[in-house]
Amino acid sequence: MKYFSHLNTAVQILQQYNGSQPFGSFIKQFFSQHKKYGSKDRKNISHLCYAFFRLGKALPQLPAEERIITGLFLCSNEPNELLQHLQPDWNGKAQLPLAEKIQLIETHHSPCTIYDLFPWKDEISEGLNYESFCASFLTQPDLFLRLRPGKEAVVKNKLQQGGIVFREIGPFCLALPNASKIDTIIETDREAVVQDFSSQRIGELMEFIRGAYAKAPLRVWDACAASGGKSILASDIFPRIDLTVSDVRKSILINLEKRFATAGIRNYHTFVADLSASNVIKNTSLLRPSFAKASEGNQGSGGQVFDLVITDVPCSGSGTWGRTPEQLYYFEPQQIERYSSLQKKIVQQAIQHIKPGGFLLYCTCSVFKKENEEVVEFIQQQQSLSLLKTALLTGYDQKADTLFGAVFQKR
Ligand SMILES: C[S@@+](CC[C@H](N)C(=O)[O-])C[C@H]1O[C@@H](n2cnc3c(N)ncnc32)[C@H](O)[C@@H]1O
Repeated sequence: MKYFSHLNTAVQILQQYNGSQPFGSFIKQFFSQHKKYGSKDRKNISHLCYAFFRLGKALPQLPAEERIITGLFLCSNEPNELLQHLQPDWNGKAQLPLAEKIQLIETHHSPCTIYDLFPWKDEISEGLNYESFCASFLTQPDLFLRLRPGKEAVVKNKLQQGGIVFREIGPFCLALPNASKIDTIIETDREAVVQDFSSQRIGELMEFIRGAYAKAPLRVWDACAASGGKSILASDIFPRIDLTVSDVRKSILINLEKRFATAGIRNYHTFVADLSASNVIKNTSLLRPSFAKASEGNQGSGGQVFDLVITDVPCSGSGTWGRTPEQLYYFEPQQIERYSSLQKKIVQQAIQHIKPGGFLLYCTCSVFKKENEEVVEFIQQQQSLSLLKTALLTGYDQKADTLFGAVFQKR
């Protein structure tokens, strides 16, 4: 009985939600206003809502209850209590291969393929395995930690002693079950950073730049820094880095400053700028007051002061929708073009401030070629930049996100 009441509550929540905020915050608010739900109830209701979103664009015609149960079946790799009560004849079949489960759904409902979840095959970047990517929406990604230099052993010890299970993905990367509570066990940002596996792999492109530059880049500008994930990574890779960070949102930079303090990063400068507006950086002192003096004698340099500019641009986030499947559910493909055009404006501004011989690291967490290859082509057309490397960092084999990165050098 209580399982059907969970199902009804999930439907009620889904009816109230319109996609305008992260579903995680919305459902948290719902439960704080409805105190009667215990922790098991909250877990089940939340799981049912996410099962609904994980079906993405598939089976839109189904009533919410049926869509939830269908999603629950596809997301379940083994029999479980919820499925047992809501659709007992499917529970014993939870372990069947995905293709067989989909056939079962077809006989029950209407034609359906795994590709219906994410129906934009023609829009995806070269090298993405479309089938694996579609199937990955049915699994919640893991939580990944990037171990900071010198802290590898201490973090692993603390996790072991705290009874937290983890997989070692590499010398600096651990994967943990998504719900792991690590805040009281390790010092996040000081000892380890919560950062997706593929996002950590952007570090490989930074290592490549370090190799290509003979000496490590010193002056680095993280032009879409958010709360500083890529900046902390760069600080761990480039010794003696002189960091400038900016974002269009002041509030996120306050967050960054707190993280930098914990991470032990002190030598940096922040500013707020909308890089989609033209000529927003009118003088070099905005980029870093100490640079203005240094570039005065450098006639015609036009603020070309950085060895490396990182543009981790705003994007559809399609490579991370396994974590936020509500975004897949509500996504309208017209948004891709809007992101692509914003990305071009941002890089166009940013590249003006790279020194000759310096680098641009362009990244997205998108799988759409309009945000990846098309922007790379646009950057190449900017005359002064040569493409050195691109990488599609797929995460579906590791329960991780998918990111794209490209490295350019200014002539
Ligand atoms: C993908 S996030 C960056 C993530 C970050 N680099 C990290 O590793 O955690 C993109 C950031 O770009 C910022 N942004 C969006 N539009 C912008 C604009 N017009 N100018 C500058 N930054 C912008 C957003 O506020 C967001 O924080």
